[in-house]
Amino acid sequence: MIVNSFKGLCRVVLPLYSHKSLSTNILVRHRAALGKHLLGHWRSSTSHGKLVRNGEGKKSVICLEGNIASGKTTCLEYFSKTSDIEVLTEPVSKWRNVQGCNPLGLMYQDPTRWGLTLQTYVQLTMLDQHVSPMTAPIRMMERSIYSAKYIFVENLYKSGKMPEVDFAVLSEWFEWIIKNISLPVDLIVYLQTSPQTCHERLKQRCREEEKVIPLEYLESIHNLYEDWLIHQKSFHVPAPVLVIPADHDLKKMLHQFEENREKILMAR
Ligand SMILES: Nc1ncnc2c1ncn2[C@@H]1O[C@H](COP(=O)(O)OP(=O)(O)O)[C@@H](O)[C@H]1O
Ligand SMILES: O=c1ccn([C@H]2C[C@H](O)[C@@H](COP(=O)(O)O)O2)c(=O)[nH]1
Repeated sequence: MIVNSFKGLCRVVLPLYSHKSLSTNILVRHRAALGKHLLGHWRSSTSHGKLVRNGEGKKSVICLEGNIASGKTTCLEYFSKTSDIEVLTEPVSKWRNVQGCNPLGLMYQDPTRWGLTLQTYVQLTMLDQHVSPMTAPIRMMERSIYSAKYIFVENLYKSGKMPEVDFAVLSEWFEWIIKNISLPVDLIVYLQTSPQTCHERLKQRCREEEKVIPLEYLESIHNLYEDWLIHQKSFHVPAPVLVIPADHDLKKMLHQFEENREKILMAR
């Protein structure tokens, strides 16, 4: 089921100099250089005066969304066997180890103190993935900078675990990014699960930091996802949404992935 046909528009960035991000170049605006410079992997789009990645128009970006332990990695593993697709898994290993520190673990231990720290790093690493040069015609990436903000930051804030000032700082950063940097998404694939299924799978996966996650946490994340992608009443949805029911056993899920292959890969 495709529940949204809105196509995300690229955003403007007018570059002067390139700033080295974790693995690629992003471009930062400067008045004196409006529209004059074309740097790195980027070019200025003629239609809206926007800067987009070279070849961006011919390629397609699919973001795979879903609750914690809904089966996203398993789905990506399945599609990674297809030629012409590059798969970007969430950089969880970075979130568990940045220069010897574990912001993911710290956040679960004390969300009020460490939520901003984790989500700042999530935002940076997700941005890095969005802007990294594509190595294949189709990119499938796990989650997005959008769900980091609309689901996880929102959840911390709404549950009273993120101070107002932390939320304001993160929000301004996020707004600046989406206003100034082109982050095209062609399709969102939403693995729709019940929180109970995720709780079972989470226990089975047994990631150390996540042992403290109660069912209620997964219920909150689920509700935010449903409001965003199904009811579309909370935040901007940057691309059409393909919903795949994902409570089924592995065999049935693989069958469903195959059934949806065309819809997913024709997302351009
Ligand atoms: N359809 C399924 N049925 C049962 N277990 C599953 C299914 N899909 C994934 N799993 C298992 O559930 C856990 C979480 O899956 P994973 O793909 O890592 O989820 P995510 O990447 O969304 O967090 C893993 O242990 C995985 O092997
Ligand atoms: O913005 C974010 C994104 C993810 N997380 C947490 C949620 C999970 O504990 C891990 C990601 O694991 P998945 O199994 O891929 O859901 O990271 C977060 O806190 N904030």
